[in-house]
Amino acid sequence: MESKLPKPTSIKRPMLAMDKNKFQPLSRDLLNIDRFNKEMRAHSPDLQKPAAMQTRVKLRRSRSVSDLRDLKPMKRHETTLAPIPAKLSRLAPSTSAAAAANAANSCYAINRPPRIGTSNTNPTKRLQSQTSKAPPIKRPAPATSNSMVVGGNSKKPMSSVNATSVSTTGAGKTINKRIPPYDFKARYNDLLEKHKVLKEKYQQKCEQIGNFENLPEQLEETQSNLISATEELKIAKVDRECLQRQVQLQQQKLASVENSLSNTSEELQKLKRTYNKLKQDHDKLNTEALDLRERVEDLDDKNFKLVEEITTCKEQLFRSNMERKELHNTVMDLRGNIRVFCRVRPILDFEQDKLLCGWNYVDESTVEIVNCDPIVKAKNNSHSFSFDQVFHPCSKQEDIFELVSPLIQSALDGYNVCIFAYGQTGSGKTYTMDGITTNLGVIPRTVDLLFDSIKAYRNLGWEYDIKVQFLEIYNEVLYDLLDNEPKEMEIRMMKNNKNDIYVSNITQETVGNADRLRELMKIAKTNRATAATAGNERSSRSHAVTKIQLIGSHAERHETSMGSINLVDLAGSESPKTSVRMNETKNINRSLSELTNVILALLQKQDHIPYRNSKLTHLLMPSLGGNSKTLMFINVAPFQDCFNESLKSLRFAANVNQCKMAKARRVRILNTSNANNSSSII
Ligand SMILES: Nc1ncnc2c1ncn2[C@@H]1O[C@H](COP(=O)(O)OP(=O)(O)OP(=O)(O)O)[C@@H](O)[C@H]1O
Repeated sequence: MESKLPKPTSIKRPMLAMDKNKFQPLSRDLLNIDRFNKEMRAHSPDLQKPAAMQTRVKLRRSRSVSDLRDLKPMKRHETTLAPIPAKLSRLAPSTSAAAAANAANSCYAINRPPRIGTSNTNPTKRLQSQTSKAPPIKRPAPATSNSMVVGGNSKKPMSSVNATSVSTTGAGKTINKRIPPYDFKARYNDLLEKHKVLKEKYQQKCEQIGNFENLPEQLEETQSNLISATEELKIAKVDRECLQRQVQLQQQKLASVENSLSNTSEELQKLKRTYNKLKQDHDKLNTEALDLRERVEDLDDKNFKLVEEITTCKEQLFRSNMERKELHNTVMDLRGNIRVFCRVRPILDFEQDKLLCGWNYVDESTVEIVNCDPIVKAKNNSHSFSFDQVFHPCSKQEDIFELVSPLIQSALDGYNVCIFAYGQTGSGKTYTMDGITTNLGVIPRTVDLLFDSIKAYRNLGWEYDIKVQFLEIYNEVLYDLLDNEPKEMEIRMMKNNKNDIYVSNITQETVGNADRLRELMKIAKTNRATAATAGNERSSRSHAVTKIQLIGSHAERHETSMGSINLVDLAGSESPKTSVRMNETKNINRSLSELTNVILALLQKQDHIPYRNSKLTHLLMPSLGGNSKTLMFINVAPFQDCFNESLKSLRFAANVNQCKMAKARRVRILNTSNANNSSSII
């Protein structure tokens, strides 16, 4: 009979659906299969006593052929199924000795396990549960079992006497039916049924074997998977720690961000409040801006009208200024083109013991000098003189300059002005012209007034250039007080105007402010020759001339105004009897005498005015006569020993005062657009 059982190798290996997470490693005891086999053999009587089995087979063989036939498939069955318990024991070891014994006693008591992979449960656990819980399969009663021959007299085992037939009822209840030995057919059928049952079991076991044979490989694969899973788990743990740290960092960052967010929101609130305030201010400002725009428009209209008015006013102002100049000049003419102021200097502290003349200040313009020399007892020893103004010893510098300033105004209006101080040495000429640091004289006050007036004239459209020269006449020689280098200097006549002169080779500087002019004055004063005299320790032995040219221009009117101021500190006159430097004294006295002659010639309206007889008169020619205004200070000392010199100066000044000069003419040059260089004197 050919077996149709499937070969174990051909059984399809079930695929394990492994779940790494649910996988549980097998214990070492479970894998110790050899030891389990030994234990199985120890507890299995069949495996322990093969010899007894062989004896029973021999007994059957001797009884009947049918027994032999019956036993052959069984033998084959046993040889085929014998290894199964060993493999089963290897896969499903039981810790209990009873389970092992059961497994060993019945090689047939193995249920067919379910196919691996048909369930999601762990295969190892499933195996354990199957091996421990599976009910044993009812095995057919062996020939040596306790079943007795029914109906027989002898109590021999049925296997040894008669063949038994096993039939199964519909309810699955097995009924042993005795088959007589001669009934071969029944016995054959019985054997066929047995064979059929065994064949089914064999197939089941083969399937189990097929499943179980692959278990080691699956186990190895599972172990390798386990190792890799463990490594992955380690890596995953490391990753998890890293991620946890990152999470912590992110949480810290999140906390800081939340903190900064709260701060930012506070700031935002503040900014919102500030914004609201600013918005309110902005709205207010907008409203104000609108008002202001309206006001600006109104103001623009008013401004336009005012500009027109200003233009008209400027025109009127210019005309008024011109009228003022005319009137001013008229007043100056009425006062006289040569004016004489007499100043008597006070007694200094170290001069308290000196004998004084008698001085009577009759009124503002009249002074009387009385000879108090006890030796001289003349009948008429008092002399009265009248001048434009008499300043007594208590007069202040500012009082004097107040009367000088109209002449400075005239110079700005285009007149030539000459102011000089005449008098005996030590009579106070330098004090009157220069003054001292704490009490400034005419020249520094003139400088201040000039620059203040220029500012005011700028509003009227006039711009001025101021040019200055400082020169000295010492022993009839000209010296440049701004340049110590020796050089040839001459007084020359202007080509286009014979009444005007200029000094060749002299330093002339255009100054822009009063400070610079004062600086130049200081330099000039330092360079002025000084020497000790009998009357004054630092007597000026030369004539010092400060010449200031004022060139004004009115751009709109195309008018130019050219005026000049000559400020002269004359050398002191001295009696030859008391002089120790005769040459100097002679030159000084001669030049002063020539000055007197010129003024007297002007007074007498002579045809020839001897300007050129001295460097001094030649230099002052434009300022002495013609279109000039001259102011002469007569300085006198109050002492009796100066009486004669004082009387001489006073008489000269009185004569000058009486000099009737021609009406001064103002120089006004009108520039025309056709002839830039042409000029006309009005
Ligand atoms: N009005 C015054 N008030 C006070 N001191 C004066 C006055 N006038 C002149 N002095 C003093 O008298 C002295 C002589 O004056 P100052 O040098 O001006 O004379 P001077 O005429 O210039 O002499 P010189 O011709 O020799 O140069 C100086 O010490 C001066 O300070």
